[in-house]
Amino acid sequence: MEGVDYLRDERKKSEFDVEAMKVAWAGSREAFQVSDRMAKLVANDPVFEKFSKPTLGRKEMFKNTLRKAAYAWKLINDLHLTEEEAKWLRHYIDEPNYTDLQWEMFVPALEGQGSEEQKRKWLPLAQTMQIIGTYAQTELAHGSNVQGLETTATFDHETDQFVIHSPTLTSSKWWPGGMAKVATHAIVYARLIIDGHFYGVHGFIVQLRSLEDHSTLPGITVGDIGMKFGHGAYNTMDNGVLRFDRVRIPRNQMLMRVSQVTKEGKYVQSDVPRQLAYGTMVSVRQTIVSDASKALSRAVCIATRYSAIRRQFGSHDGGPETQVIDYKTQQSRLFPLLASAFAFRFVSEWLKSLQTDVKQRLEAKDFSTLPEAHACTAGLKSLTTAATADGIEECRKLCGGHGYLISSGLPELYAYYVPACTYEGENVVMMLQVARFLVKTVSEMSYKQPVGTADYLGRMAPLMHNNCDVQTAEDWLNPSAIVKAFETRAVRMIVDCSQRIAKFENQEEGFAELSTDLVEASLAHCQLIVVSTFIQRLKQEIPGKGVKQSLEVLCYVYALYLLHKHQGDFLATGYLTSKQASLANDQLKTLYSKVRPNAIALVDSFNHTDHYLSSVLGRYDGNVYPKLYEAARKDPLNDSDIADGINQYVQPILKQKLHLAKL
Ligand SMILES: CCC/C=C/C(=O)SCCNC(=O)CCNC(=O)[C@H](O)C(C)(C)COP(=O)([O-])OP(=O)([O-])OC[C@H]1O[C@@H](n2cnc3c(N)ncnc32)[C@H](O)[C@@H]1OP(=O)([O-])[O-]
Ligand SMILES: Cc1cc2nc3c(=O)[nH]c(=O)nc-3n(C[C@H](O)[C@H](O)[C@H](O)COP(=O)(O)OP(=O)(O)OC[C@H]3O[C@@H](n4cnc5c(N)ncnc54)[C@H](O)[C@@H]3O)c2cc1C
Repeated sequence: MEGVDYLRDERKKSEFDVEAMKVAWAGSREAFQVSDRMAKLVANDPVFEKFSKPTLGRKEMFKNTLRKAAYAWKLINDLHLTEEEAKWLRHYIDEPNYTDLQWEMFVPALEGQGSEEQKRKWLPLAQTMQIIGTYAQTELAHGSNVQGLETTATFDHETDQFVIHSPTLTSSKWWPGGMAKVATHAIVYARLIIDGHFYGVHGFIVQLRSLEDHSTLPGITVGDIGMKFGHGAYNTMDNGVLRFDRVRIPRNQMLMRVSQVTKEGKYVQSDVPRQLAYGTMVSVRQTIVSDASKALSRAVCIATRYSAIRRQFGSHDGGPETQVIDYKTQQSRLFPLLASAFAFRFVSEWLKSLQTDVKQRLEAKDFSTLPEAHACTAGLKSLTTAATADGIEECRKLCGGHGYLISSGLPELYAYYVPACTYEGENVVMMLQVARFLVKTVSEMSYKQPVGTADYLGRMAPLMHNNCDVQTAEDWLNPSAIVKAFETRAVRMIVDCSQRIAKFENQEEGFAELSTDLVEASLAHCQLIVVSTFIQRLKQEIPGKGVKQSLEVLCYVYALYLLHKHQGDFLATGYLTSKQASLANDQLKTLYSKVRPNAIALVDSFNHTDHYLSSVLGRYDGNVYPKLYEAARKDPLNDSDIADGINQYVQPILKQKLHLAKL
């Protein structure tokens, strides 16, 4: 039997309706149809071929990406694609480039932070790509600490302009995507200075390049920051360095929704919180959670298909060897990742609806849910990206030696994905923001009832004193037992930190001293959100034979895997006995055997095309070995029998040996 037959047999074992699961994964039939249509459009168009990328040099790779982006823009216009379709099209092209910054950051920054007048002027230009923008916040010396940025924007009364300047080397903008070679404009974050007074960091629209010939404008020095991790991966993006030498812009190019500077040089703070200036980061963090489920599902799809094809050991009487997916150790590493991909998918849908709600409230000047939205996006961004980056690497290991080949698709995916742990808020820094929110919520509880994702803190008294009543492994198959365990663990960790901080005379000092424990408590809170959201999702109608049942199994796998992994927390907070923890682990192993027959069908439900996976190991048809052989033959080193350099550097050594042998 060949890999093709193995996967065919595996698909027959499925206990649920795969087409219905595809819809459940996508969120709705309409969402499925849009993403499916765009995936096929990209996969079937030779312009979007990406298998040659790893063999290209940087300049060629960059040019190739520009070509694809231009062609995609043409398709978007010629086919009159909707905004949603265009988003999926860009996603499936699967190469970071300047348009990510244009659509994910530049346009949202104008929308969220521009005044009505500014939006009327700049948005049509950006939306039709008459200008191309980037988001220039991070500097050589400051990324996480936004208030520490050094670039200055000094108001000049006489000319009614701001003077944008890089006073030090460390104030050089460093990292913004698309900035080195493509962007004509940037939203530049700089310290506002009026008459020698500092008014905090604000965004300014600054033109970098001529719209006539694309040359850099006077006073601007811009370039690329150099190659990044991996060969292909993020190197299609021109992340840039930018310096300003007293560049002048009109006053009305400061983004003026949150605060304004008048012609007289008066600083006016609107009736909206200053944190709205951070709004672009919040909206991108939500997108990053959604991207985590996509990246993880991709790695899991490759590792699961290959694990069903790969056989090692266990052959008796000349019969077939064991499929590696049947090893319990393989299942215990792979299936939690499969469950996590679904968990992240559902929590990202929930987060999107939370964001929509916050946006509507902001329009009505209701800012009450802003702190919670910030904590959720920051925390979930951190949790999902960390788990996804680790998960991709685990999938590489699950594929043994072949996982290390570029043709497996996994090294490229990892190198491309891993900066998500750093950009848009370094993960630990983000968890500390969650901690601030939680500690503040606890400190305000005497006069303010916690709501939303923190509402369980309001049930502190029972949660602090109850004990788990699980007696058998079956008792763990109960959503309320699971939620109670996660709530209790989180509440006890948060309260413990809060009480210890309260003992410090200086609360900030206490917070810093306990920051390691606070990060762990924040993670416990975020895991509770993911687990609860998964459970809530299962309370909704999910059509299709066996679909809901399969998702229930995955939900328990996700929750009990976390419980097992973090059993130290659950035991230390005194809610579980070691016997109950071990019953959870017994149940987890039983659940793995329920996932096993459905594993291939579950990864088929992601509906990933072979183009998107770009993996010989993860091919839908399972024809792995012949295609691996074919891919190897195509390596440029195999173009000739005698490679360049052999005659020059190897032959002389061989000949010298001959000479010595004669002696
Ligand atoms: C996709 C690839 C492209 C990548 C692009 C990039 O990477 S672009 C670059 C991406 N770069 C990054 O992601 C940089 C990451 N760094 C940051 O976002 C900020 O520097 C910070 C949040 C760490 C600290 O900020 P700070 O020193 O100004 O603040 P503080 O800690 O003193 O807190 C003050 C209060 O503000 C609150 N609050 C804070 N943020 C928000 C918010 N978004 N919303 C609402 N509220 C928020 C906070 O909770 C606190 O509330 P409290 O307690 O007073 O009620
Ligand atoms: C691929 C990529 C693309 C990017 N694109 C853009 C872009 O388009 N525009 C843009 O403006 N920026 C961009 N960035 C920059 C990115 O946003 C920053 O790198 C990120 O916010 C992290 O900041 P930092 O580099 O200053 O890390 P640092 O804050 O210097 O982190 C270093 C270490 O210090 C720790 N640390 C920092 N502060 C604290 C604290 N208070 N408590 C405890 N530990 C702390 C961190 O946990 C980390 O371990 C990009 C970065 C990458 C990698």
